[in-house]
Amino acid sequence: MAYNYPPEKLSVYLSDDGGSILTYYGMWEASLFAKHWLPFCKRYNIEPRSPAAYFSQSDGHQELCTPKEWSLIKDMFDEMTERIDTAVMSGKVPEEIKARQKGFHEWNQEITSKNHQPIVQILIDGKDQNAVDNEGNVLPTLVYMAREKRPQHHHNFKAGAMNALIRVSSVISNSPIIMNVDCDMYSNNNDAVRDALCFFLDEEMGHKIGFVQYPQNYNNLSKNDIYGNSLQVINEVSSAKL
Ligand SMILES: O=c1ccn([C@@H]2O[C@H](COP(=O)(O)OP(=O)(O)O[C@H]3O[C@H](CO)[C@@H](O)[C@H](O)[C@H]3O)[C@@H](O)[C@H]2O)c(=O)[nH]1
Ligand SMILES: [Mn+2]
Repeated sequence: MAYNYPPEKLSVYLSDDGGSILTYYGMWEASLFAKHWLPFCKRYNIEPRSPAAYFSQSDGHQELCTPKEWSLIKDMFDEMTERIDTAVMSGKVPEEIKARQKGFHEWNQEITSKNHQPIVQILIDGKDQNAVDNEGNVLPTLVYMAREKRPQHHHNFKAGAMNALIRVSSVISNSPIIMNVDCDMYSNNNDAVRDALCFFLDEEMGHKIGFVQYPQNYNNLSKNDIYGNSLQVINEVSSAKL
């Protein structure tokens, strides 16, 4: 949501194939935190833009802003993390969340995460005039989705999820370009969307390009990197600085 990109042109969809109210709750918390985090990122050009990544590697306000302002946002993030962790540990989300989210209400012995109607919830509607951050700036649209699952129909893994996302997003935002981030991937560079668009909008080659793939970078490489996962040739030679 904090990409360096016009927020009115950005819509974020989270596809929850696990169909978990805990995931929904975490996202709801994030939608509130975004109202403070996004203006903070933009004002001080914070990088990386994921608050978890930023706070884990930053050891102070680094003269970006007043210590008071820095602590305020850090405390807000820590308190949110704690509320989410508590919910995960106990398996219980606050009552108001349950009341808001009718989809999960109906779940019983027959209606489960493997057999249920679709749940689509627009957490932030970019078209709503009141959907602004705490400085009054427009926010990107934010949507939670647990696609329909039926035992008699195969869900087709990632492709099935992408298919359902294309259909749902065509009704809500209908944007011409889709970016996919797997559930075990991060995209923390605030220019990633803008940079990818340079390929699609290239005056000479743009019309021939349908797909742009970023190289993957891995955490926790082994010391000798026997499988070459650091992808040195890609990262340091052919796509250096990408
Ligand atoms: O039922 C599913 C299964 C997967 N996914 C999504 O698809 C991604 C990739 O699926 P996974 O089974 O984790 O495959 P990986 O081996 O982790 O991923 C590599 O291999 C996949 C199969 O070739 C590619 O689709 C991926 O982009 C590539 O990173 C996941 O992170 C999820 O975001 C779903 O939404 N629903
Ligand atoms: Mn994966």
